[in-house]
Amino acid sequence: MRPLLKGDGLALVRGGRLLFEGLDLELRPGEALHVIGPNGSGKSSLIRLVAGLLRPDAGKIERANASLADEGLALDRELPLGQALAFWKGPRLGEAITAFELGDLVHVPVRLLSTGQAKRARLARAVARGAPLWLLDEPMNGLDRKGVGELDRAIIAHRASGGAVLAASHLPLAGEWHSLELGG
Ligand SMILES: Nc1ncnc2c1ncn2[C@@H]1O[C@H](COP(=O)(O)OP(=O)(O)OP(=O)(O)O)[C@@H](O)[C@H]1O
Repeated sequence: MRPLLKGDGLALVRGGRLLFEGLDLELRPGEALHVIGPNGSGKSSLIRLVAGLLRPDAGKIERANASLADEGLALDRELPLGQALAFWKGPRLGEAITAFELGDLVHVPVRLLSTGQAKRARLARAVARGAPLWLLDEPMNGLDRKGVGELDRAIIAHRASGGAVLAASHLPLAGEWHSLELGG
């Protein structure tokens, strides 16, 4: 089976600091990798590198289509949530709205969403895309217990259907994860 993510000999320098080097990554369908490490160790940078938003200083990456959920909202703040999400034309939008219980909020302008509601909207935007590889940067930040449950279930279902997940998080994630520690 072809991996959904393969990185070989990756190195990244940021702000004049070598964050990592000689890093090999591989995720096959159903697999998930939890990136841990202290503040500033490069977890978000690694996610952005895999997303294609940063270029490695050494090594190479091959990956399947990916969707990124990070601190960027990427939703028009003036539009009602439903329309703002629909802008992305995600094939699994209805499913994502249900998974993150956003149905009652589709008429609410994005700028009025609470922190946790906006976080669920970011996750729904990423899930709606239907990409096989999810890149999640601190996906639990701002979520209440119910939101964490929704996220856990979404990840488990995604993996069960052959998807893969790369997540950076200070908090534990449900299910079996490979672990990568940066800055150790
Ligand atoms: N745009 C940038 N330009 C230069 N350096 C940056 C930039 N963004 C981040 N850095 C640096 O890269 C390093 C890694 O940052 P990164 O955000 O990847 O860490 P992190 O492990 O995700 O941290 P945290 O746990 O605080 O979220 C830090 O030293 C940071 O100052």
